[in-house]
Amino acid sequence: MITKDTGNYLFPEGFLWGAATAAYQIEGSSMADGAGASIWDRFSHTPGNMRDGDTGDVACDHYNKWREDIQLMKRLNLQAYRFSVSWSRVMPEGRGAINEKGLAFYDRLVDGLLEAGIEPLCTLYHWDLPAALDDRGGWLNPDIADWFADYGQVLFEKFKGRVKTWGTINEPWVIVDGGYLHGALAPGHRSAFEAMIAGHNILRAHGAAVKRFRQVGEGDIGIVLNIEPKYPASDRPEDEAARRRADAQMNRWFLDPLMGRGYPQELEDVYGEAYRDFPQADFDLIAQPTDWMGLNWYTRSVPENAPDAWPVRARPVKQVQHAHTETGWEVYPPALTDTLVWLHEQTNGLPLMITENGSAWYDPPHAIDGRVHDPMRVEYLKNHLKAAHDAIGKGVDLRGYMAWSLLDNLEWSLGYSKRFGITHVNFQTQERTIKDSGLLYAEVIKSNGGVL
Ligand SMILES: OC[C@H]1NNC[C@@H](O)[C@@H]1O
Ligand SMILES: [Ca+2]
Repeated sequence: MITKDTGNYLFPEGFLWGAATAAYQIEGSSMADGAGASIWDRFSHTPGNMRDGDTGDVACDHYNKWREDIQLMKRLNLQAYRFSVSWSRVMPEGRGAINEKGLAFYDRLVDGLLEAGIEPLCTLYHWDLPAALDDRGGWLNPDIADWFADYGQVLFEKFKGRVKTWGTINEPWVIVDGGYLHGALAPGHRSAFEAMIAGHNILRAHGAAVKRFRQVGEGDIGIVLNIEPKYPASDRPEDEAARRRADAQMNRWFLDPLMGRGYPQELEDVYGEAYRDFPQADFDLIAQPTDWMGLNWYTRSVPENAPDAWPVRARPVKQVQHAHTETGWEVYPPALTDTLVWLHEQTNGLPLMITENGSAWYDPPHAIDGRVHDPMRVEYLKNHLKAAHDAIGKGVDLRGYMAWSLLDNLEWSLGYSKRFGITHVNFQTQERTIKDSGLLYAEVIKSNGGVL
């Protein structure tokens, strides 16, 4: 592998290098040891929802292989590991009783990480809502703000002094756009009216958890947003208007209220009669000051005006001049630099962390001679780390980078067909093999970017 240290892309001293996963995508054993079902247990077991009928019943069997996976993290020189907790493992009904065995899994994991010198970054919620709460309306029920804060308190107290960096909710936009607007993700609803309500309650729950954290927690807390920058397909006014709608519906819907600016005005243009406003007290709760913000970044899009494309009336124009990943995402690293600079400004210089970045490419189902050559992922990783470095050079306070993902895993309704891992998983044998991209990443970390 590369050993030359150019020194051209050295990252700041103390920059935090890690990798990310999420509970339902890697753990398996989702009903073990008293755990309750989540909406993803139900959604994945409902015929027609999942590519190839895949479910998270086994996934990467991380629930049993977590020690081996920590050893894998050490071979990758990881300094940090971003994971999420399954709410229904810890609280089977989502509220009230605590399942000590479920909590004990995360307790062992956190201690194992600390013993390995790897900093645990904990996300409270990465899409796997307890089914029992969904039965009570889930994100449509305003009470969920308190349910979520109570759940957060269990973890804040349990891991006080061991977990110092907390993320409340992963990607509110995907939860709502996928789960309540278009229905491609759990709980599979399709309603703009519900989308507005669920989105608002997600933000309220975030605020309630931050408030509770200030009372009982210790360390830093923030939210994790997916941002996909929008570039107009042409300089025609209707395409610029489409860009503004797409930017408001995907990027500013959640960012603006979190920054105390309320919902972007274009949201009413997007949702029409489904748009509604809410009491100021909600917006005060939502805009609780946070200590950092996570950015999940994969690609950009180039929308044009499309009156028939419900509800945003914008359609991305495929940028055929650039490579596209297996998930159909354009590879365009400069847009990451743009997003980081934009987010730095939008948050008035809040410390940022890239909490997810990566790419799905075709990989073989098994390693060959103990190797998995993934040149496209190597290229994507190198170029996006350089783009992140460029943003730091422009004054962005970027604290770290978490590669998505540590392992090939369940890409939600796309099943195991999309491999994002820097480590290959043979799902027949559960054998892990560090891919070339992982080997490169280990060198990047060792040289703090020097090999780029
Ligand atoms: O699509 C790749 C990733 N995007 N952010 C959320 C993760 O759960 C996904 O696997
Ligand atoms: Ca579960």
